[in-house]
Order: sequence, then structure tokens, then C-alpha cells
Amino acid sequence: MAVGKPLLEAADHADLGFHQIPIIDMQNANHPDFAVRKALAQEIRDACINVGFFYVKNHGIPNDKIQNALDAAKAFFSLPTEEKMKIDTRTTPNFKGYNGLLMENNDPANKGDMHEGFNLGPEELRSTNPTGGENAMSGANLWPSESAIPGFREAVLNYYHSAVAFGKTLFPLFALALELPEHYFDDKTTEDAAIMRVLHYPPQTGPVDDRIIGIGAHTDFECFTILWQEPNIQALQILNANKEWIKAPPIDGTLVLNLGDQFARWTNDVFKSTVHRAINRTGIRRYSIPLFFGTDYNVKLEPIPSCVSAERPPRYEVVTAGDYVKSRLEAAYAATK
Ligand SMILES: O=C(O)CCC(=O)C(=O)O
Ligand SMILES: [Fe+2]
Repeated sequence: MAVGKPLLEAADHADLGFHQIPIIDMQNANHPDFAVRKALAQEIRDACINVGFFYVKNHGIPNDKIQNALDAAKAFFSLPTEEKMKIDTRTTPNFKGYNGLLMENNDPANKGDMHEGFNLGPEELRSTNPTGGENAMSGANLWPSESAIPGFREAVLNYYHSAVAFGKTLFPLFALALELPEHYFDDKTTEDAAIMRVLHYPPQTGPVDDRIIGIGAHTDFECFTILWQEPNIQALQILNANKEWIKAPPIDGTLVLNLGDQFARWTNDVFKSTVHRAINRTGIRRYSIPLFFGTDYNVKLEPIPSCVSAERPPRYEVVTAGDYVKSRLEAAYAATK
């Protein structure tokens, strides 16, 4: 176990053959005592170095907001296809709006993902970053009409804002986990660069083509993902270093937290962006709501000094967060075949 070791030493001794995903209690995320926050950051650090996934409990997102977002999702995906297609992602900049089954493909070895989704980003551009403003991911959200689905927008935005607020409390903890000043990411996270997806996975029963699953094997693009998954339905799996798929079942009262490529880039792979996929063979339709939180889109993903050494030289070409996210989205939407 890596507890207590300096950051790079812990990363060099990472144990990536995990079979279990830690559960971390976020009760003390804003505790007034620095030592308490630092201890929590240490727990997070070990999960980030060894697994790249953990569950969070006491995340503070109220249950009724989750339930209302779920009800909104169910109502939205029950709309007639032609209503949903009025907000087809392909008609908008930057993949907002609706994508139908198989319109996206997250694993280039596969044929397409067996889910449909509604995608949104921040409602307004509110960067205070000196490099802020228009960016690679700019573009308004595209909502279904209020008359087609009353209350959808409000329910989805209520959950979005709660999840963004929770996400904002995590950046200082990740900074402490990286032996950085607690507010290191503050000036890099001024615009809430968070994309959310409301997803519906139809059940796949009978013979299933292995190249058409709920969402193909992939890493996420941003710093971290806050994932709500529907209770009692097993679909999410994560890949360990021994190439074993480890189940990540929903656990009551928790959300899944996983790291994405932006953090792998910021940390020069000290934090792991772990491959995962979802397959719904339960016979029951499944809903999930991932929110992907990155650094401001015009910020460059440069490796932070505590994660670079003579033995660990920079591993990635430096690009802006926005260009990175956009290139990955373009690839996912181009790669259905
Ligand atoms: O639905 C899930 O459990 C996973 C979704 C996911 O991995 C994604 O949207 O990136
Ligand atoms: Fe993902």
C-alpha cells in the first residue's frame, strides 16, 4: 500500500491489479481543520494512483434532485423519435442535444454504442480566466421544447448545478493529493467546464454482438467524472492492469467518481485515467447520468511540476483542455461503422 510515501514514489509503486473500488466518505471535504482535509486528500490520492475510480458517499447532492432528473430522463427518452431528433446533436456545435442509438462509438474496435443520450454544458459562458471567452467547446445548449416535455430543463439543470457544485469541492482535495497548494486549480476552473449526459441503455438480451455494447471500452476526457447510475442494475465494468474487467455495481447513497485523461495529462499519469465500459444485459432498461468536469477550455494541459522527474519525463504533448475534449468527441461521433 502506498500510504505515507511521497507522491512520485507512491506512483512508481502503484498496485494496478485492483479487484475492489474504494468507497470514500466526503463528509469532511470542507472541514475547517486543514489536517482533516489533508487526511481525506490522502485517501483520494491512493485511489487515484492505484485505481482511478472510487465511490463517494455523503456527496451532498439531494435525493430529490436525483429522482427528478431520473424522472425527466425517463420522460425524455419516451418521446417519439421525431421529437428527439428535433435537437439532433449533429445540428449543433459541440455535440449538445440528442444522440440516438449507435450514433456514437467510444471504442474504435466496435461498431457503435447501444445507448441514446441528451448532452448539455454550461448554460452561460462565465469565465474569469484571463484566457477565457470563446473556446473550442463553445456553443449553446439545445433543449427540447417545454410543451413537448414540461419541467425537463429545470429538473436536468437542478441536478447539473448540484453536481457541478460538488465537483468544485473536489479540485482543492485533488490539489492537496498532488502535494500542491490547496487552491492550485482555482484559476484554472473558473468557467465550470462540465458536460453532462443523461443516458439510456436499452436492455441487450439474447445473442449480443460483442462489438455493439452499451458503451464501448474508453477513458473519459476531462479531469474527473461524477457518475450517477441507476440502483440495482449492474452494467459498469472497469479494467485493471491484468486485463480483468472488475464490476462497479451501483451502491446505495453513493456516486462513482473516476478520473479522466485531463488529469492523466496534468499529472503525467500519476493519476490514472482507467478504461471502463458498460454492458446492460439485465433485461431492464438502464439510465445513468455522468458529469464530466474539466479545467477551463483555453487552459493548457501542462504536467504539474510535482509529477515530473528525471525518471518520469513529460509523457504528453501539451494541448488546451478544449481542443482535447473536442478532438475526442469528434472521434467518438465519427467512428460508427
Ligand atoms: O453509464 C455508465 O455507467 C458509464 C458511462 C460512461 O462511461 C461515459 O458516459 O463516459
Ligand atoms: Fe466513461
